[in-house]
Amino acid sequence: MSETESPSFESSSELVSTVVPKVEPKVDPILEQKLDVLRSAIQHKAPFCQGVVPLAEDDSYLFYGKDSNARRINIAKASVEEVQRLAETCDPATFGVNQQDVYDETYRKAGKLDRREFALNFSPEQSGMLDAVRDSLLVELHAGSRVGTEPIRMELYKLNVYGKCPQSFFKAHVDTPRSELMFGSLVMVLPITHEGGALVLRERDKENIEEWTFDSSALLAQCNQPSIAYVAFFSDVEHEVLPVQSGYRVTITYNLYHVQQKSDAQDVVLPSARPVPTNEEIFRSVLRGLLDAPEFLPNGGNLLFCLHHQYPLSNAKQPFDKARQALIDVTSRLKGSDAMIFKVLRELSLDTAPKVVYEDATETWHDALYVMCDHVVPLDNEYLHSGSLAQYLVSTHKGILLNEDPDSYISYRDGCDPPAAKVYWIAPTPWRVNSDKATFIHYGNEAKLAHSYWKVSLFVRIGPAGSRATVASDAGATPVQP
Ligand SMILES: O=C(O)CCC(=O)C(=O)O
Ligand SMILES: [Fe+2]
Repeated sequence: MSETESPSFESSSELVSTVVPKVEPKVDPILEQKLDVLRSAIQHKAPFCQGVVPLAEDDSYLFYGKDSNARRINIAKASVEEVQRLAETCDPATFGVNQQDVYDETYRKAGKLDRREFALNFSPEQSGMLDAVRDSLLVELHAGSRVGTEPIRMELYKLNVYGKCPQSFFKAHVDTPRSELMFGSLVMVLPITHEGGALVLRERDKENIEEWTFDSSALLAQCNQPSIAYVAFFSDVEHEVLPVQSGYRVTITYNLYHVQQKSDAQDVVLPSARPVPTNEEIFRSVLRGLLDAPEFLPNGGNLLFCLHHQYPLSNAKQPFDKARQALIDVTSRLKGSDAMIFKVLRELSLDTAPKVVYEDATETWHDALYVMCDHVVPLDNEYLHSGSLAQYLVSTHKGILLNEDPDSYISYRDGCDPPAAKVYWIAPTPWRVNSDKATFIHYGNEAKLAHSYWKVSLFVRIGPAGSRATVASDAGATPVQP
Protein backbone atom coordinates (compact mmCIF):
# COMPACT_ATOMS: atom_id res chain seq x y z
CA MET A 1 0.00 0.00 0.00
CA SER A 2 1.59 3.18 -0.98
CA GLU A 3 -0.55 5.54 0.98
CA THR A 4 -0.95 3.78 4.26
CA GLU A 5 -1.97 6.06 7.08
CA SER A 6 -0.78 5.55 10.60
CA PRO A 7 -2.97 5.68 13.65
CA SER A 8 -1.92 8.28 16.12
CA PHE A 9 0.25 6.82 18.80
CA GLU A 10 1.55 8.44 21.92
CA SER A 11 4.73 7.10 23.38
CA SER A 12 4.86 6.77 27.11
CA SER A 13 7.12 9.69 27.78
CA GLU A 14 6.91 9.46 31.55
CA LEU A 15 9.07 6.35 31.36
CA VAL A 16 11.94 8.11 29.64
CA SER A 17 14.31 8.59 32.49
CA THR A 18 17.67 6.99 31.90
CA VAL A 19 19.40 6.09 28.70
CA VAL A 20 20.13 2.39 28.80
CA PRO A 21 23.31 1.46 26.92
CA LYS A 22 22.49 -0.60 23.86
CA VAL A 23 24.28 -3.92 23.67
CA GLU A 24 25.55 -4.29 20.12
CA PRO A 25 24.89 -7.82 18.88
CA LYS A 26 28.15 -9.45 17.93
CA VAL A 27 28.32 -10.06 14.19
CA ASP A 28 30.35 -12.96 12.95
CA PRO A 29 31.28 -12.02 9.35
CA ILE A 30 31.92 -15.62 8.27
CA LEU A 31 28.58 -16.80 9.64
CA GLU A 32 26.87 -13.82 8.01
CA GLN A 33 28.44 -14.78 4.68
CA LYS A 34 27.06 -18.30 4.99
CA LEU A 35 23.63 -17.01 5.91
CA ASP A 36 23.72 -14.69 2.90
CA VAL A 37 24.15 -17.72 0.65
CA LEU A 38 21.06 -19.23 2.26
CA ARG A 39 19.15 -15.94 1.93
CA SER A 40 19.92 -15.72 -1.77
CA ALA A 41 18.87 -19.35 -2.30
CA ILE A 42 15.27 -18.26 -1.78
CA GLN A 43 13.66 -17.16 -5.04
CA HIS A 44 10.22 -15.66 -5.18
CA LYS A 45 7.86 -16.28 -8.05
CA ALA A 46 5.81 -13.41 -9.40
CA PRO A 47 2.67 -13.14 -7.22
CA PHE A 48 0.22 -13.35 -10.11
CA CYS A 49 -0.74 -15.16 -13.29
CA GLN A 50 -2.57 -13.98 -16.37
CA GLY A 51 -4.10 -15.41 -19.53
CA VAL A 52 -6.74 -15.27 -22.19
CA VAL A 53 -9.67 -17.65 -22.69
CA PRO A 54 -11.77 -17.69 -25.87
CA LEU A 55 -15.45 -17.04 -25.35
CA ALA A 56 -18.01 -19.40 -26.89
CA GLU A 57 -21.11 -17.79 -28.43
CA ASP A 58 -23.45 -19.25 -25.78
CA ASP A 59 -21.24 -18.03 -22.95
CA SER A 60 -21.08 -14.40 -24.02
CA TYR A 61 -24.39 -13.13 -22.63
CA LEU A 62 -24.34 -10.70 -19.75
CA PHE A 63 -27.61 -10.05 -17.92
CA TYR A 64 -27.85 -7.05 -15.64
CA GLY A 65 -30.36 -4.79 -13.96
CA LYS A 66 -31.60 -3.55 -10.61
CA ASP A 67 -35.26 -4.46 -11.03
CA SER A 68 -37.28 -7.14 -12.76
CA ASN A 69 -36.49 -5.66 -16.20
CA ALA A 70 -32.99 -7.05 -16.63
CA ARG A 71 -31.15 -6.26 -19.85
CA ARG A 72 -29.08 -8.65 -21.92
CA ILE A 73 -25.87 -7.83 -23.80
CA ASN A 74 -23.83 -10.09 -26.06
CA ILE A 75 -20.44 -8.93 -24.79
CA ALA A 76 -18.71 -10.36 -27.87
CA LYS A 77 -20.56 -7.86 -30.06
CA ALA A 78 -21.69 -5.10 -27.74
CA SER A 79 -22.31 -1.68 -29.28
CA VAL A 80 -20.98 1.48 -27.63
CA GLU A 81 -24.56 2.46 -26.71
CA GLU A 82 -25.15 -0.89 -24.99
CA VAL A 83 -21.98 -0.56 -22.94
CA GLN A 84 -22.82 3.05 -22.16
CA ARG A 85 -26.19 1.96 -20.78
CA LEU A 86 -24.45 -0.66 -18.64
CA ALA A 87 -22.09 2.04 -17.34
CA GLU A 88 -25.03 4.30 -16.51
CA THR A 89 -26.74 1.52 -14.55
CA CYS A 90 -23.70 1.18 -12.27
CA ASP A 91 -23.36 2.88 -8.90
CA PRO A 92 -20.16 4.71 -7.98
CA ALA A 93 -17.66 2.23 -6.56
CA THR A 94 -16.51 2.87 -3.01
CA PHE A 95 -13.49 1.45 -1.23
CA GLY A 96 -12.44 0.86 2.34
CA VAL A 97 -10.24 3.09 4.40
CA ASN A 98 -9.88 3.00 8.17
CA GLN A 99 -12.73 0.50 8.50
CA GLN A 100 -15.22 2.66 6.56
CA ASP A 101 -16.54 2.47 3.03
CA VAL A 102 -15.82 5.79 1.42
CA TYR A 103 -16.46 7.32 -1.97
CA ASP A 104 -13.44 9.38 -2.99
CA GLU A 105 -12.99 10.21 -6.65
CA THR A 106 -9.36 11.08 -6.16
CA TYR A 107 -8.70 7.50 -5.07
CA ARG A 108 -11.10 5.39 -7.04
CA LYS A 109 -13.30 6.30 -9.93
CA ALA A 110 -15.31 3.44 -11.39
CA GLY A 111 -18.83 2.09 -11.62
CA LYS A 112 -19.98 -1.11 -9.90
CA LEU A 113 -22.81 -3.57 -9.81
CA ASP A 114 -23.21 -5.90 -6.85
CA ARG A 115 -23.47 -9.60 -7.57
CA ARG A 116 -27.25 -9.74 -7.27
CA GLU A 117 -27.42 -7.22 -10.13
CA PHE A 118 -25.67 -9.17 -12.90
CA ALA A 119 -24.90 -12.63 -14.28
CA LEU A 120 -22.63 -13.87 -17.06
CA ASN A 121 -23.01 -17.25 -18.71
CA PHE A 122 -19.26 -17.83 -18.87
CA SER A 123 -17.94 -20.05 -16.07
CA PRO A 124 -14.30 -19.75 -14.93
CA GLU A 125 -14.54 -23.27 -13.47
CA GLN A 126 -15.84 -24.98 -16.61
CA SER A 127 -13.48 -23.11 -18.92
CA GLY A 128 -10.45 -24.37 -16.98
CA MET A 129 -9.50 -20.84 -15.90
CA LEU A 130 -9.78 -21.66 -12.21
CA ASP A 131 -7.55 -24.73 -12.53
CA ALA A 132 -4.96 -22.70 -14.42
CA VAL A 133 -5.02 -20.08 -11.67
CA ARG A 134 -4.67 -22.68 -8.95
CA ASP A 135 -1.77 -24.38 -10.74
CA SER A 136 0.05 -21.11 -11.29
CA LEU A 137 -0.42 -19.55 -7.88
CA LEU A 138 -0.45 -22.50 -5.52
CA VAL A 139 1.20 -25.57 -7.00
CA GLU A 140 4.90 -26.09 -6.59
CA LEU A 141 6.95 -28.34 -8.82
CA HIS A 142 8.51 -31.20 -6.96
CA ALA A 143 10.82 -33.72 -8.63
CA GLY A 144 9.02 -33.54 -11.96
CA SER A 145 5.50 -33.88 -10.69
CA ARG A 146 2.98 -31.56 -9.21
CA VAL A 147 2.25 -31.72 -5.54
CA GLY A 148 -1.43 -31.00 -5.19
CA THR A 149 -2.44 -28.41 -2.67
CA GLU A 150 -5.93 -28.08 -1.28
CA PRO A 151 -8.71 -27.34 -3.70
CA ILE A 152 -9.83 -23.76 -4.06
CA ARG A 153 -13.16 -22.07 -4.58
CA MET A 154 -14.15 -18.73 -5.97
CA GLU A 155 -16.82 -16.31 -4.89
CA LEU A 156 -18.37 -13.82 -7.29
CA TYR A 157 -17.71 -10.30 -6.02
CA LYS A 158 -18.50 -7.35 -8.34
CA LEU A 159 -18.86 -6.09 -11.87
CA ASN A 160 -16.93 -2.89 -12.50
CA VAL A 161 -16.95 -0.46 -15.39
CA TYR A 162 -13.93 1.76 -15.91
CA GLY A 163 -14.69 4.35 -18.62
CA LYS A 164 -12.93 7.28 -20.26
CA CYS A 165 -15.55 9.95 -19.54
CA PRO A 166 -15.19 10.46 -16.68
CA GLN A 167 -11.76 8.84 -16.66
CA SER A 168 -11.69 5.82 -14.32
CA PHE A 169 -8.89 4.38 -12.22
CA PHE A 170 -8.24 2.75 -8.84
CA LYS A 171 -5.14 3.81 -6.93
CA ALA A 172 -2.81 1.50 -5.00
CA HIS A 173 -4.50 -0.74 -2.45
CA VAL A 174 -4.68 -4.33 -1.25
CA ASP A 175 -7.87 -6.36 -1.33
CA THR A 176 -9.62 -6.65 1.98
CA PRO A 177 -9.30 -10.20 3.35
CA ARG A 178 -12.78 -11.58 3.97
CA SER A 179 -11.65 -14.65 5.91
CA GLU A 180 -8.51 -16.48 6.97
CA LEU A 181 -8.99 -18.73 3.95
CA MET A 182 -9.00 -15.98 1.33
CA PHE A 183 -5.75 -15.86 -0.59
CA GLY A 184 -6.36 -14.14 -3.89
CA SER A 185 -8.42 -12.14 -6.32
CA LEU A 186 -9.40 -13.01 -9.87
CA VAL A 187 -10.26 -10.25 -12.35
CA MET A 188 -11.81 -11.10 -15.72
CA VAL A 189 -11.75 -8.33 -18.33
CA LEU A 190 -14.59 -8.67 -20.84
CA PRO A 191 -13.97 -8.35 -24.60
CA ILE A 192 -15.00 -4.72 -24.84
CA THR A 193 -12.59 -2.40 -26.59
CA HIS A 194 -10.61 -0.04 -24.39
CA GLU A 195 -7.20 1.54 -24.10
CA GLY A 196 -5.28 2.09 -20.88
CA GLY A 197 -6.56 0.67 -17.62
CA ALA A 198 -3.59 -1.65 -17.10
CA LEU A 199 -3.38 -3.31 -13.71
CA VAL A 200 -0.03 -2.75 -12.03
CA LEU A 201 1.04 -5.10 -9.20
CA ARG A 202 3.79 -4.11 -6.83
CA GLU A 203 5.92 -5.69 -4.15
CA ARG A 204 8.17 -3.48 -2.12
CA ASP A 205 10.67 -3.86 0.63
CA LYS A 206 12.77 -1.19 2.26
CA GLU A 207 15.03 -0.70 -0.75
CA ASN A 208 13.37 -2.18 -3.83
CA ILE A 209 10.10 -2.08 -5.69
CA GLU A 210 9.23 -4.87 -8.07
CA GLU A 211 6.43 -4.22 -10.51
CA TRP A 212 4.37 -6.26 -12.98
CA THR A 213 1.76 -5.11 -15.49
CA PHE A 214 -1.38 -6.84 -16.74
CA ASP A 215 -2.38 -4.91 -19.84
CA SER A 216 -5.85 -6.20 -20.67
CA SER A 217 -6.33 -3.87 -23.64
CA ALA A 218 -3.16 -5.18 -25.33
CA LEU A 219 -4.01 -8.82 -24.54
CA LEU A 220 -7.55 -8.54 -25.93
CA ALA A 221 -6.37 -6.64 -29.02
CA GLN A 222 -4.11 -9.62 -29.92
CA CYS A 223 -6.99 -12.11 -29.87
CA ASN A 224 -8.55 -13.08 -33.16
CA GLN A 225 -11.78 -14.16 -31.53
CA PRO A 226 -13.78 -12.67 -28.66
CA SER A 227 -11.97 -13.66 -25.47
CA ILE A 228 -11.76 -12.93 -21.79
CA ALA A 229 -8.44 -11.70 -20.41
CA TYR A 230 -7.86 -12.63 -16.80
CA VAL A 231 -5.41 -11.97 -14.02
CA ALA A 232 -5.26 -13.61 -10.61
CA PHE A 233 -3.02 -12.42 -7.82
CA PHE A 234 -2.38 -12.84 -4.13
CA SER A 235 -4.67 -10.27 -2.61
CA ASP A 236 -2.11 -9.02 -0.09
CA VAL A 237 -0.08 -7.68 -3.02
CA GLU A 238 -0.44 -3.96 -3.67
CA HIS A 239 -2.15 -3.19 -6.98
CA GLU A 240 -3.54 -0.28 -8.91
CA VAL A 241 -5.66 0.26 -12.05
CA LEU A 242 -4.16 2.96 -14.28
CA PRO A 243 -6.50 5.50 -15.92
CA VAL A 244 -8.56 4.28 -18.88
CA GLN A 245 -7.72 6.29 -22.01
CA SER A 246 -10.60 5.27 -24.27
CA GLY A 247 -13.56 2.89 -24.43
CA TYR A 248 -14.76 0.86 -21.46
CA ARG A 249 -12.86 -1.62 -19.35
CA VAL A 250 -15.57 -3.92 -17.97
CA THR A 251 -14.48 -6.43 -15.34
CA ILE A 252 -15.98 -9.16 -13.20
CA THR A 253 -14.06 -9.91 -10.02
CA TYR A 254 -13.98 -12.93 -7.74
CA ASN A 255 -12.44 -13.60 -4.35
CA LEU A 256 -10.41 -16.81 -4.17
CA TYR A 257 -10.42 -19.08 -1.12
CA HIS A 258 -8.70 -22.21 0.08
CA VAL A 259 -11.14 -25.00 0.84
CA GLN A 260 -10.49 -26.38 4.28
CA GLN A 261 -10.35 -30.11 4.28
CA LYS A 262 -8.82 -32.62 6.55
CA SER A 263 -7.89 -35.55 4.38
CA ASP A 264 -4.85 -37.24 2.98
CA ALA A 265 -5.67 -35.67 -0.40
CA GLN A 266 -3.41 -32.82 0.70
CA ASP A 267 -0.20 -34.37 -0.42
CA VAL A 268 -1.49 -36.29 -3.39
CA VAL A 269 1.00 -36.30 -6.23
CA LEU A 270 -0.80 -35.46 -9.45
CA PRO A 271 0.47 -36.14 -12.96
CA SER A 272 2.66 -33.38 -14.28
CA ALA A 273 0.74 -30.73 -16.21
CA ARG A 274 2.75 -27.57 -16.52
CA PRO A 275 6.07 -27.22 -14.73
CA VAL A 276 6.16 -24.28 -12.36
CA PRO A 277 9.74 -23.19 -11.75
CA THR A 278 10.85 -23.25 -8.18
CA ASN A 279 14.30 -23.37 -6.68
CA GLU A 280 13.45 -25.94 -4.08
CA GLU A 281 16.43 -28.11 -5.04
CA ILE A 282 18.87 -25.22 -4.72
CA PHE A 283 17.46 -24.10 -1.39
CA ARG A 284 17.52 -27.63 -0.02
CA SER A 285 21.10 -28.26 -1.08
CA VAL A 286 22.37 -24.93 0.29
CA LEU A 287 20.68 -25.53 3.64
CA ARG A 288 21.84 -29.12 3.74
CA GLY A 289 25.39 -27.96 2.99
CA LEU A 290 25.27 -25.54 5.93
CA LEU A 291 23.92 -28.19 8.27
CA ASP A 292 26.62 -30.64 7.21
CA ALA A 293 29.40 -28.13 7.90
CA PRO A 294 30.63 -28.53 11.50
CA GLU A 295 31.72 -24.88 11.69
CA PHE A 296 28.19 -23.59 10.94
CA LEU A 297 26.52 -22.80 14.29
CA PRO A 298 28.63 -25.51 15.97
CA ASN A 299 26.51 -25.40 19.12
CA GLY A 300 23.21 -25.07 17.27
CA GLY A 301 21.04 -21.96 17.06
CA ASN A 302 17.83 -20.44 15.80
CA LEU A 303 16.96 -19.16 12.34
CA LEU A 304 14.00 -16.89 11.72
CA PHE A 305 12.61 -16.96 8.19
CA CYS A 306 10.43 -13.90 7.63
CA LEU A 307 7.96 -15.10 5.03
CA HIS A 308 7.50 -13.25 1.77
CA HIS A 309 3.71 -13.14 1.62
CA GLN A 310 1.20 -11.96 4.17
CA TYR A 311 -1.67 -14.03 5.52
CA PRO A 312 -5.15 -13.00 6.69
CA LEU A 313 -5.81 -13.73 10.33
CA SER A 314 -8.69 -12.75 12.57
CA ASN A 315 -8.55 -9.50 14.51
CA ALA A 316 -10.92 -10.89 17.12
CA LYS A 317 -9.79 -11.32 20.69
CA GLN A 318 -9.71 -15.06 21.29
CA PRO A 319 -8.20 -17.54 23.74
CA PHE A 320 -4.47 -18.13 23.25
CA ASP A 321 -4.84 -21.74 22.13
CA LYS A 322 -7.39 -20.80 19.46
CA ALA A 323 -5.24 -17.94 18.20
CA ARG A 324 -2.22 -20.25 18.24
CA GLN A 325 -4.07 -22.88 16.22
CA ALA A 326 -5.12 -20.24 13.67
CA LEU A 327 -1.45 -19.38 13.16
CA ILE A 328 -0.43 -23.05 12.90
CA ASP A 329 -3.19 -23.55 10.29
CA VAL A 330 -1.52 -20.91 8.11
CA THR A 331 1.30 -23.40 7.45
CA SER A 332 -1.08 -25.47 5.32
CA ARG A 333 -1.92 -22.42 3.20
CA LEU A 334 1.53 -20.98 2.55
CA LYS A 335 2.07 -19.40 -0.84
CA GLY A 336 4.92 -19.82 -3.35
CA SER A 337 8.41 -19.73 -1.89
CA ASP A 338 6.99 -19.65 1.66
CA ALA A 339 5.47 -23.10 1.09
CA MET A 340 8.74 -24.32 -0.39
CA ILE A 341 10.79 -23.16 2.63
CA PHE A 342 8.40 -24.77 5.12
CA LYS A 343 8.42 -28.04 3.21
CA VAL A 344 12.22 -28.23 3.08
CA LEU A 345 12.61 -27.34 6.77
CA ARG A 346 10.25 -30.14 7.70
CA GLU A 347 11.99 -32.59 5.41
CA LEU A 348 15.28 -31.80 7.15
CA SER A 349 13.64 -32.56 10.52
CA LEU A 350 14.12 -29.05 11.84
CA ASP A 351 11.71 -27.97 14.52
CA THR A 352 9.76 -25.24 12.75
CA ALA A 353 7.00 -23.14 14.21
CA PRO A 354 5.05 -20.18 12.81
CA LYS A 355 5.36 -16.96 14.78
CA VAL A 356 4.42 -13.33 14.51
CA VAL A 357 7.17 -10.83 15.22
CA TYR A 358 6.36 -7.34 16.39
CA GLU A 359 8.51 -4.29 16.15
CA ASP A 360 8.27 -1.77 18.93
CA ALA A 361 9.94 1.37 17.68
CA THR A 362 8.12 3.70 19.99
CA GLU A 363 10.85 4.35 22.50
CA THR A 364 12.91 7.33 21.51
CA TRP A 365 15.65 6.31 23.95
CA HIS A 366 16.16 2.80 22.64
CA ASP A 367 16.53 1.09 19.27
CA ALA A 368 13.55 -0.85 17.96
CA LEU A 369 12.73 -3.97 19.94
CA TYR A 370 11.53 -7.18 18.34
CA VAL A 371 9.18 -9.47 20.20
CA MET A 372 8.13 -12.87 18.90
CA CYS A 373 4.73 -14.34 19.79
CA ASP A 374 3.21 -17.68 18.91
CA HIS A 375 -0.18 -16.13 18.11
CA VAL A 376 -1.53 -12.94 16.62
CA VAL A 377 -2.13 -10.21 19.18
CA PRO A 378 -4.65 -7.67 17.88
CA LEU A 379 -3.16 -4.26 18.53
CA ASP A 380 -6.03 -2.18 19.74
CA ASN A 381 -4.05 0.18 21.91
CA GLU A 382 -4.81 -1.86 25.04
CA TYR A 383 -1.07 -2.24 25.30
CA LEU A 384 -0.66 1.46 26.01
CA HIS A 385 -1.61 0.69 29.60
CA SER A 386 1.41 -1.59 29.84
CA GLY A 387 3.88 1.15 29.13
CA SER A 388 5.06 -0.17 25.78
CA LEU A 389 4.12 -2.65 23.12
CA ALA A 390 7.16 -4.82 23.88
CA GLN A 391 6.35 -4.92 27.55
CA TYR A 392 2.70 -5.75 26.87
CA LEU A 393 3.61 -8.63 24.55
CA VAL A 394 6.16 -10.06 26.97
CA SER A 395 4.03 -9.79 30.08
CA THR A 396 0.57 -10.59 28.67
CA HIS A 397 1.17 -12.68 25.55
CA LYS A 398 4.21 -14.81 26.37
CA GLY A 399 6.29 -12.75 23.96
CA ILE A 400 9.96 -13.51 23.56
CA LEU A 401 12.45 -10.70 23.14
CA LEU A 402 14.69 -11.20 20.11
CA ASN A 403 18.40 -10.46 19.98
CA GLU A 404 18.40 -8.25 23.03
CA ASP A 405 20.38 -8.46 26.15
CA PRO A 406 17.61 -9.11 28.69
CA ASP A 407 19.54 -7.07 31.25
CA SER A 408 19.28 -3.97 29.16
CA TYR A 409 15.62 -3.23 28.89
CA ILE A 410 12.53 -4.92 30.20
CA SER A 411 14.19 -6.50 33.19
CA TYR A 412 15.62 -3.10 33.97
CA ARG A 413 12.09 -1.75 34.00
CA ASP A 414 10.26 -4.57 35.68
CA GLY A 415 12.91 -6.25 37.70
CA CYS A 416 12.00 -9.42 35.82
CA ASP A 417 13.88 -11.72 33.54
CA PRO A 418 12.08 -11.63 30.20
CA PRO A 419 12.36 -14.67 27.97
CA ALA A 420 14.81 -13.88 25.21
CA ALA A 421 16.17 -15.65 22.16
CA LYS A 422 18.94 -15.06 19.71
CA VAL A 423 17.92 -15.56 16.12
CA TYR A 424 19.57 -15.17 12.75
CA TRP A 425 17.17 -13.39 10.41
CA ILE A 426 16.74 -14.92 6.99
CA ALA A 427 15.01 -11.96 5.36
CA PRO A 428 15.36 -8.27 5.07
CA THR A 429 14.51 -6.75 8.41
CA PRO A 430 12.59 -5.15 9.83
CA TRP A 431 9.98 -4.66 7.14
CA ARG A 432 8.48 -8.12 7.42
CA VAL A 433 7.49 -7.72 11.01
CA ASN A 434 4.28 -6.33 12.42
CA SER A 435 4.13 -3.00 14.10
CA ASP A 436 1.35 -1.00 15.65
CA LYS A 437 1.76 1.57 12.92
CA ALA A 438 1.40 -0.59 9.85
CA THR A 439 -0.87 -3.46 10.60
CA PHE A 440 -4.40 -2.23 10.67
CA ILE A 441 -4.93 0.84 8.64
CA HIS A 442 -4.98 0.38 4.93
CA TYR A 443 -6.76 1.14 1.75
CA GLY A 444 -8.68 -1.93 0.71
CA ASN A 445 -11.44 -2.56 -1.75
CA GLU A 446 -13.82 -2.99 1.16
CA ALA A 447 -13.95 -1.53 4.63
CA LYS A 448 -14.54 -4.60 6.80
CA LEU A 449 -11.50 -5.53 8.77
CA ALA A 450 -12.56 -8.60 10.69
CA HIS A 451 -9.31 -9.96 9.28
CA SER A 452 -6.00 -8.27 8.56
CA TYR A 453 -2.93 -9.35 6.67
CA TRP A 454 -0.20 -10.46 9.05
CA LYS A 455 3.47 -10.96 8.44
CA VAL A 456 4.36 -14.45 9.59
CA SER A 457 7.80 -15.89 10.34
CA LEU A 458 9.09 -19.41 10.76
CA PHE A 459 11.16 -19.96 13.89
CA VAL A 460 13.55 -22.83 13.25
CA ARG A 461 15.64 -24.63 15.84
CA ILE A 462 18.92 -26.09 14.61
CA GLY A 463 20.74 -28.68 16.66
CA PRO A 464 24.53 -28.73 17.24
CA ALA A 465 26.92 -30.00 14.58
CA GLY A 466 26.55 -33.72 14.14
CA SER A 467 22.94 -33.83 15.35
CA ARG A 468 21.13 -31.04 13.55
CA ALA A 469 17.64 -32.58 13.65
CA THR A 470 15.48 -31.03 16.32
CA VAL A 471 12.33 -32.99 15.70
CA ALA A 472 11.64 -36.60 14.81
CA SER A 473 11.20 -36.77 11.02
CA ASP A 474 7.62 -36.26 9.86
CA ALA A 475 6.58 -34.88 13.24
CA GLY A 476 5.80 -31.65 11.46
CA ALA A 477 5.45 -28.19 12.87
CA THR A 478 5.33 -28.34 16.60
CA PRO A 479 5.26 -25.24 18.72
CA VAL A 480 8.70 -24.71 20.20
CA GLN A 481 10.01 -22.53 22.93
CA PRO A 482 13.53 -21.31 22.57
O1 LIG B 1 -9.77 -4.25 -12.29
C1 LIG B 1 -8.73 -4.66 -11.87
O2 LIG B 1 -7.81 -5.05 -12.61
C2 LIG B 1 -8.48 -4.68 -10.37
C3 LIG B 1 -9.63 -4.14 -9.59
C4 LIG B 1 -9.37 -4.11 -8.13
O3 LIG B 1 -8.25 -4.01 -7.71
C5 LIG B 1 -10.48 -4.25 -7.15
O4 LIG B 1 -11.62 -4.23 -7.54
O5 LIG B 1 -10.18 -4.37 -5.95
FE1 LIG C 1 -8.18 -4.64 -5.71
